Order: sequence, then structure tokens, then C-alpha cells
Amino acid sequence: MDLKTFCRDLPKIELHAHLNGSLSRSTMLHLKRFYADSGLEDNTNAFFDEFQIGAGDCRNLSDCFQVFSIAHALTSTPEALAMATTLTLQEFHSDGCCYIELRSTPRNTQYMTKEQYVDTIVHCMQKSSIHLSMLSRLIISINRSYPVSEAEAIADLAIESYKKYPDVVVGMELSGEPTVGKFQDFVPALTRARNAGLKITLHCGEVCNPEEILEMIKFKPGRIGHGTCIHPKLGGTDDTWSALCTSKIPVEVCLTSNVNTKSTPDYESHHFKYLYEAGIPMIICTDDKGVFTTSLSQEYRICAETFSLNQVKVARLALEACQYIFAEDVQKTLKNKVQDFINKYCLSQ
Ligand SMILES: CNc1ncnc2c1ncn2[C@@H]1O[C@H](COP(=O)(O)O)[C@@H](O)[C@H]1O
Repeated sequence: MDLKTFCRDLPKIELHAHLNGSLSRSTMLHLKRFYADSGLEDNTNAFFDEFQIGAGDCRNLSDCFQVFSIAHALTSTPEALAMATTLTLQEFHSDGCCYIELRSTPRNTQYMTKEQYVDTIVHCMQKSSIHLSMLSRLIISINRSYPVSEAEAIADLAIESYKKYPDVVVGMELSGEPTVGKFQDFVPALTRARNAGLKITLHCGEVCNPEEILEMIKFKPGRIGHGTCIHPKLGGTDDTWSALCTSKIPVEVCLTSNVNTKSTPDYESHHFKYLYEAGIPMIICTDDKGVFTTSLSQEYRICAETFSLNQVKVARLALEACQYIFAEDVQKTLKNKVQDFINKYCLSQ
């Protein structure tokens, strides 16, 4: 089997995908049509064509945050949000994803409350599990550039939602513009959520900030996102790197996102190789597949090609990812699914 087909057919696990960053061009066009048909105001036309960040784009990480507002403008009603969620889940499924932890930041809009926002996504996930052979779970996001009081309100909502939908809501995460806000301010909200049973993942080391990285590792999250500037050669220090190596916290690796936002100069110098060599658990993820025009199978293929991994090694990445999902009750089922694929297609290698 050629690598492209192999990476598409391999049952994969997605653990770091922001809903509003994952809307494909096709989904955005559906949403624009829906807004037009419903007579809702759509002021995204001027920005829409600039939406996707392609290779060679000169935007950096900060610029990239502006593009999320375009997606937000098209997911402001429960119907549009439901459409965005359903289409995005279908796309991940078509790409060979068998389990996804989709994450999103609840927002009050003119048309819905934060509670309705969460309910809408959860209902789409419940419905999709009937039609798709993919399990989906929700991680509720806190945006670090919002006031701490907002984070506290989201923690309350996350705890309530976890009680209401224990089979769907699995975690809470901290994301948003990494140069804004202080991690320590969000520790009380994150701790409350964790004490209530939610798993935690943190965007960590997306920019150079060794002090914060150490604080985050000390917090012992279930996983971290990116981990770009932890190795001493990439903006980290000996202390940050040794803290990660000792804690062995699984890292959600987003290759194309890091290259496109210039957090990493190119694929070859991506920290994947340091993590891989050090035996730090990793999960290949997309981050914002709409913004960066990528897919989960493409991320696996890029990883295999860049770091010369054969198909067995690529499949092992998917198998190991099963250990780091937040829904522990389905780990075994997923492992068996990936193992069956390996037995069928990799035994001769
Ligand atoms: C590129 N790297 C990144 N670093 C940090 N936060 C990011 C991100 N990519 C996305 N987000 C976070 O996800 C939100 C969009 O999805 P939701 O509205 O929550 O579904 C963004 O507003 C940002 O807070």
C-alpha cells in the first residue's frame, strides 16, 4: 500500500482539534449559504478569501488569531454551530479518524448562551455516533486572553456539563493567544475542574516562556499541546526539557500548525524528532485543519516522510495514541481496532 493510502486508511485518534479552527472551506461555504438563506447578517466576505493560511504564508502566530473571528462570525446561532460540528465530525471520519476529542470555547452570542453552545455540540456528537463509526468527545476550552472571571464561569459550565453528559464531556483545556494572560491566574479554575473529574490539557510552550512551561509541567496536566519551545535548542532550557523528560507528559504534536505559524522554521527542525528520540509520548494532531488546510492523514504522512518512519512505525504512533485519550472506557476498543489494522496490513513489514 502506498504511504498516502496507508495514512488515510489507518484508524487514527485526534486529540487536539479546535472546532472553529477546523472548519474546512466547504463547511464555511455551507455556513455562508445558511446565513444568507436565513437572512442573518454575514460580514465575513471581505476576509473570507484570505482565510486559509497556506505554505509560504508570511503570517505569524499572532496574526493567525485574527482568522478565528471569521469562523466565530459564522457559528453564532445554534443551527449554524450544529452544522459546523456535524460537517467537521464527518470530515474527520472520512479521513479515517476513529476517535476524536474536539475542543471548543463556549461563547454567549446574540442567539445563544454558553450553555446552549455546549448543549448543541454535545447533541451533534451524540447524533453522529449513530451514523459514524467514530467516537467523539468534547473538551471545553478556556481562552487565556479572556478575563479570569470568564475562565471561572467556563469551569462552572464545564463541571455542570460533565455531570449532565458524562459520556461526552471529558476535559477542559487552556488555549488562546499564548503571549497574553498568565497561567497561574487560571490554576484555580483548572484545579476545580480537575477535582470534579475532568481531565486537563494545556497549550504549553507554544512560545518561548521557560518559567511558565515549568509551572505547567508542575501542574501535571493529563497532556500538553504543542510543546514547541521546551527543548534547549528550540527556545527552552535544560530545566524545561528535563522536567518534560522526567514527567513524560504526552504531547499533542501539530506539525503543520507549528510550521505555518512560524513557531518552527520547517518540518525537518520540528521538535517531533527530539520527543521521539527521548521516548516522550506523542499524539499526531491537526490543531486547526481548516485554517492550515491540512488533515489528520496528511499530518501522519508528513511525519512519516520527514522523519523517515516506515508504515509499522507510523501505525505504532496511532496505536500508542490510544493510551492517552481522556475517555478511558473506550481505550481498549480503540487499541483493538488499530491493532487489527496493523495485523492485517503491517505483518509482512
Ligand atoms: C494555532 N495555535 C493555537 N494556539 C492557541 N490557541 C488556539 C490555537 N488554535 C486555535 N486556538 C484557540 O481555539 C479557538 C478557535 O476554536 P474554538 O472557538 O475554541 O472552537 C481560538 O479562538 C483560540 O482560542
